[in-house]
Amino acid sequence: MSEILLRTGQLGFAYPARSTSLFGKPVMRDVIKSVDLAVPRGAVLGLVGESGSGKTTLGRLLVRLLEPTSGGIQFDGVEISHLSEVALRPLRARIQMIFQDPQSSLNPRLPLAVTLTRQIEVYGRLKGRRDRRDRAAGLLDLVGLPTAFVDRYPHELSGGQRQRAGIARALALQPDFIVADEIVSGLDVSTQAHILMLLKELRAKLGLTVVFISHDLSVIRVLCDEVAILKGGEVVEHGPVGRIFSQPQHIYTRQLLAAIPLPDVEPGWLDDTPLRQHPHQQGSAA
Ligand SMILES: Nc1ncnc2c1ncn2[C@@H]1O[C@H](COP(=O)(O)OP(=O)(O)OP(=O)(O)O)[C@@H](O)[C@H]1O
Repeated sequence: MSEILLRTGQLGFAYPARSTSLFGKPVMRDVIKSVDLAVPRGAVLGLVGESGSGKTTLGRLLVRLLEPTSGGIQFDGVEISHLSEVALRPLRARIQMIFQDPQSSLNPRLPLAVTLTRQIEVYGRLKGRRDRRDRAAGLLDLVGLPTAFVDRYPHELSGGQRQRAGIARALALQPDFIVADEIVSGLDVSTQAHILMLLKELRAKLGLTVVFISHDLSVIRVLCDEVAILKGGEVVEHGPVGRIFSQPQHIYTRQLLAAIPLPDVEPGWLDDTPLRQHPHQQGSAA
């Protein structure tokens, strides 16, 4: 078993820009440029950079929602860069992405029982109605939501509860690798803290490996083991979070750190904080 769960080698992504060259060939615009990343098994790697630096594009490449235009991605020793959807299928259960807007992954017309178990059904692992409700209740419990929420619709949840449901949906197939893209960005500070605590708890409980995308260095600092700094589609610095914050090497990292006021908290402060509210506190989980 490799210590590195996911590795990229000179990973690149370019898309055809609108203008064409003299000879009619589309001009390609690079969004991700020769990225070498290694994500250790069980680690939380923060991916940070300003708007437009390519964070979401890189995240979508890592879970193979996008196909790279150059370089490679190895997941658990398997080269996945150009696998077809059919060949990717067994791995899809292990690799999941959670989005900033949980609305995009929660169908407004379906109760949570159905949405949370949809993927289990697609993979032929659901054994009828009773199993659906039991599995959905188990997933809700896992993310600190009341099990009675199986009958609720997304609009009946608060923003924080919706994000918890989005996380539950991503966990349905028991993945071991998650890319979380700005998942606390739209939430108030206290709800953000609750979701970060939940993620930290789930990571320990389920042995997850996480790539956590954020533009917010203070969030990265409390959650992540390692951080990679992205600028213009390139990783300019990557290392343990403590080292990057105390001894940033790249001028851009220093600028980012100087520009963002950090709260008065230390790395690891979440470790000493009660992790979540009791699931049966009806409707109260943030
Ligand atoms: N297929 C595409 N067609 C056109 N432009 C694209 C495409 N893919 C990415 N881009 C552009 O690539 C750049 C990087 O986008 P991306 O969303 O990955 O950045 P980001 O760092 O996640 O930004 P933000 O923090 O604002 O979400 C942007 O300028 C975006 O408009």
